[in-house]
Amino acid sequence: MQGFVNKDALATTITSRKATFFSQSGATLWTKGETSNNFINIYDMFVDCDRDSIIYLGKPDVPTCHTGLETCYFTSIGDLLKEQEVEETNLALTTLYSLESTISKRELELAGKHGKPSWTKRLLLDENLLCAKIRAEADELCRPLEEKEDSSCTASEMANVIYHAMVLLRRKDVKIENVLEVLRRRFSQSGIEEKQSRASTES
Ligand SMILES: N=c1c2ncn([C@@H]3O[C@H](COP(=O)(O)OP(=O)(O)OP(=O)(O)O)[C@@H](O)[C@H]3O)c2ncn1[C@@H]1O[C@H](COP(=O)(O)O)[C@@H](O)[C@H]1O
Repeated sequence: MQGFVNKDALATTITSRKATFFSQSGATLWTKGETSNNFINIYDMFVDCDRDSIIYLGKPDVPTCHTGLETCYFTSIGDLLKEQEVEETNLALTTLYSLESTISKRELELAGKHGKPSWTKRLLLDENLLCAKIRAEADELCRPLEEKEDSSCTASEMANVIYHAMVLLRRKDVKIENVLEVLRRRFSQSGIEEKQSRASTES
């Protein structure tokens, strides 16, 4: 565990041989174990080279961490970052898969005679409209950059591009997972290297 000490906390630890700290929130001295009777019995203390940190060397009566583990430092930063990455990746994938599934449902609904009006159905039935929309939405995504406008609509323009392109994927019977797989395969190679390797095989 880690705690703060002031001069009094250190003096108390030296005389009592029980790990004592200074509670910054309560502005009081605090001896670990004073309420639970689970003390840390101090054998020695070390200060570092510039004397701004101290190690208490002691034996706790029971595991020090309130979780019951031997140490409070049981969470690896690497694991934490991985967990966060996995959560973010799952959310992104769930969004794309869910949109893909809605688009597929709309395609199935085309077979039925009646059904709610649907933009997806209109796109699925009219490839000229679909391609025109993809080009128009891509243009709308680029325009604020070219015309130095603010980026308040960029996320929404990108969503339009993705949605319309995903309807095209459905028409071509290509899964979003196939697209993601291609992107993953490209992780290990720069675009410049890839282009150069194409030029050398083409010549
Ligand atoms: N993500 C979208 C989505 N993004 C954009 N759009 C529609 O795409 C159309 C774009 O056409 P427009 O160019 O006229 O719209 P605009 O770009 O705002 O207008 P302009 O000023 O550029 O002309 C609008 O009707 C939007 O509502 C979308 N329509 C549907 N979806 C998804 O598909 C699901 C099913 O939708 P329906 O098939 O309509 O039931 C929805 O619940 C959404 O999850």
